[in-house]
Amino acid sequence: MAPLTLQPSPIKVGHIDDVQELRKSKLSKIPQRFVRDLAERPSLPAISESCFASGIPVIDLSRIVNGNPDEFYREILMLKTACTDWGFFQVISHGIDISMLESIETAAMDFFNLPLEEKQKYPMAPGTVQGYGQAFVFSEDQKLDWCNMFALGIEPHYMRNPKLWPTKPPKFRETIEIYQTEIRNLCKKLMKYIAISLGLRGEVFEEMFGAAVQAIRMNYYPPCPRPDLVLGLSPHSDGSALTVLQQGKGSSVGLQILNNNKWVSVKPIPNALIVNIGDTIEVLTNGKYKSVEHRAVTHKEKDRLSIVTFYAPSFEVELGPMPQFVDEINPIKYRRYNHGDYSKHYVTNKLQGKKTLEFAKISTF
Ligand SMILES: COC(=O)C(/C=C/C1=C(C)CCCC1(C)C)=C/O[C@H]1C=C(C)C(=O)O1
Ligand SMILES: O=C(O)CCC(=O)C(=O)O
Ligand SMILES: [Fe+2]
Repeated sequence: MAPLTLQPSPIKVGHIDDVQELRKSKLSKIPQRFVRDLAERPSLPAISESCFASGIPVIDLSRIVNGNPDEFYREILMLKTACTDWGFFQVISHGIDISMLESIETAAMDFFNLPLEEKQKYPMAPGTVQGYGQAFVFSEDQKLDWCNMFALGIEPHYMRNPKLWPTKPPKFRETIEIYQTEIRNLCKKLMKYIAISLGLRGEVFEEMFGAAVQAIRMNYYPPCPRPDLVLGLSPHSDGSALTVLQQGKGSSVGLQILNNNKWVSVKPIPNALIVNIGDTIEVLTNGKYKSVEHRAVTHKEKDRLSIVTFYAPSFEVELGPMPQFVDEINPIKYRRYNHGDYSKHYVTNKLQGKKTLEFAKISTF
């Protein structure tokens, strides 16, 4: 099947300020394009410590991989609860060396700290999602996120655009390669245990996904003088099957998830990885495990880095709810579609909560 090609389009996105440069300029007023409408603004109490989602489950992967049968089943049950009630969990003892987490963090920060002219050698063209810039901006009046992004397609190799792989910092490419191999193995393990938690064969997703798609996105959120007016990243669900997020050490609080209609902050656990269910799993399980809307908020004094890996089926895979999850009590909620078509739809629309998944929803009217 032909690769997902995104032609640079003639869409007009207007001037997009680089937020690190804005920060350096010590501006007294936030440019209007970053100021959210009232309904979208994060209320300051939502950023306070009292609103931490202390309830986000923590999964100890070593108990599943190396534990005795008791530990295995208890942890799988926790995983099931995490996926059913939260769509998010933190993984500890994930098997990835702390030195690896530190290397990718250093590489990412060394990149974001390069002069703007250097970073702009790898521009994210309007309407595309790879390179340095702001993704998901499609019009001149669209509000902007208080975030600089750098994203690359990793697997399969045909998604790679060599012109967008930075030559500086010196070990950047190599570090991404090694890190992404480790995260891919982790994703495979997690998909296996998620399948088991659903009562399915462990290999079912791996067999279904083919040569799985993998992409990395680094998000850098500088401090913002008015965190009450802006968003670091607009609310969205991930179009992947699974997403693995690493937060920079000492990063401020920033990730918030929508739980029972309230935005709750995810409290970082040092060296843990945050995992969330994406739209693909929601469709395959007919909504039993849901992709959860999330966003990022900013901090007045502290910056924040997140390194995000998206893991998804190959673009030629046809998806739809698995028969095991459809019956009289759980009627079918999504139509069958091609994941490549969903990807095109996803990357050509702005981030807007769970709206993107309407692509696959079967209307009940
Ligand atoms: C917020 O979600 C994303 O930014 C995102 C983007 C992924 C991609 C790249 C950064 C470059 C290569 C293309 C690709 C779309 C994979 C999420 O990834 C999800 C969304 C879909 C759809 C998917 O397959 O992965
Ligand atoms: O930075 C974060 O915590 C959120 C990042 C995210 O949701 C994404 O990149 O899809
Ligand atoms: Fe996300």
